[in-house]
Amino acid sequence: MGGGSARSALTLASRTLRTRCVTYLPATSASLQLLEAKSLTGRPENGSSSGGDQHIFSKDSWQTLLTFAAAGLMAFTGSSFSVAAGAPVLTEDETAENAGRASFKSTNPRVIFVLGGPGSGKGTQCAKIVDSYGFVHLSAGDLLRAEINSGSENGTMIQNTIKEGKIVPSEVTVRLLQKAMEECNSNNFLIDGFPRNEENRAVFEHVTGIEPEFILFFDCPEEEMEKRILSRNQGREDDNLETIRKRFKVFLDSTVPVVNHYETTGKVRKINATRSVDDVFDMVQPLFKHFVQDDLLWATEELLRGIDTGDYSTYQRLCHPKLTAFEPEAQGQLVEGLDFHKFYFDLGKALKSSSGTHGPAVQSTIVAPKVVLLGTNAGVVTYTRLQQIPSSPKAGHTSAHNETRVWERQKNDAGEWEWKHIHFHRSAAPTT
Ligand SMILES: Nc1ncnc2c1ncn2[C@@H]1O[C@H](COP(=O)(O)OP(=O)(O)OP(=O)(O)O)[C@@H](O)[C@H]1O
Ligand SMILES: Nc1ccn([C@@H]2O[C@H](COP(=O)(O)O)[C@@H](O)[C@H]2O)c(=O)n1
Repeated sequence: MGGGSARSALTLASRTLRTRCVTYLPATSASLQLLEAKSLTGRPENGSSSGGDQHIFSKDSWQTLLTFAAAGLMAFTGSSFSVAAGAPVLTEDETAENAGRASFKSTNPRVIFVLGGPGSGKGTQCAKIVDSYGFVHLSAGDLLRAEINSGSENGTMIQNTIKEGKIVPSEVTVRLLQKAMEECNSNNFLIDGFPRNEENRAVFEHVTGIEPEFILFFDCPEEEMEKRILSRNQGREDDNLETIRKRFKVFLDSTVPVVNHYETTGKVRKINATRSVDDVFDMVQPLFKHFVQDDLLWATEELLRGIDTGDYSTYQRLCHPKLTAFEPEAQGQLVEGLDFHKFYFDLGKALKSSSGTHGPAVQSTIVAPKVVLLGTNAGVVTYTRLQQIPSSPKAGHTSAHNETRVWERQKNDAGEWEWKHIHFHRSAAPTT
């Protein structure tokens, strides 16, 4: 399992990450499934692959890749990732906050507002971001249309407002968004078509207390947007020339001022949306890759915390049942499955109860972590792990190991994407 088994706190050092993207390596079996996945909104274009220059590897190739990675033989081309050593150690509060994020659920969700004129391609790009980066897409327009169809008492008012191309009262829209967020087992949200005006923005902020990470703004000329909407063909009541023109006016009068507000806070990420769907997505992707890198690092931290505290249920939740490992405890052999590692959790528990001691905790420090993405569904985290072991017979001893941990994003039984630890390599670090 890679390390000590007594109680511990995890201290994190050296984790200042510069998050420009790293390596573009091929898709795994999970991403093949993703490419086939249908969109949440059911729009036909959403099922397509992100295209581009990715190659698809078979499962066998993936195993080979892992073996090479584990043996340190794999060169990650195009890497521009760098890590600064010696960053400050996190406080206990920060560590606790990280624990929340590592499990992808916290009271502080990651929200990105997606804005742009009607027909600029917001929904199309959101579907691609969902496919590749595991965000939940909440379209304010879709939620309002669903509310009409649910027969709600507000239905007629919402329907008339949409037909007129006007903006629905904010408390209605914010309530729908808040409910959808609460019902979702996710910490990452793309909120599309919102905030449409200053009132939307103020009510959302007041009700939820959430500040967006950034505003993804699709910039597109009116004639292009008009052409796209008129050929959208989804049976929307507002996709007619008269309403489209009204919506353009509302966009200029009410939504552009919101974008301007966020400009002053440095949060707008403006994308030229006139190019093809795949070209636009190529411009969008760099804005999301660092989230994946952060999540992998959080997941690794949570795993180590689980090991240090003897918390097997956390370890089991984060690891694939067929986890493979090279580690000193396995005497140079590749071990597969969790039983080998569970032995050490059980041993730690038994030793603790027989000695009856409750001494200070084992403490792990991650030094110089690097996160390399292999496509969007797999990643490798490497670092040196220092473990301070308080108990005898090695009281006060610090061990140093180099660890390489491979993660794959997979769908769980509930159909949700989650990261699973699938392989690690751990060896003693040369001491200085
Ligand atoms: N880059 C693009 N090039 C050409 N067509 C596109 C592009 N992006 C989206 N489209 C098409 O334009 C239409 C409008 O796109 P989409 O529904 O994503 O826009 P939107 O910004 O979400 O619109 P709305 O605000 O009205 O809901 C769709 O039919 C979509 O297939
Ligand atoms: N925050 C919002 C978002 C949408 N509306 C109304 O829905 C219409 C369609 O929205 P799309 O994002 O799907 O284009 C829009 O024209 C508004 O009437 C809203 O009121 N508030």
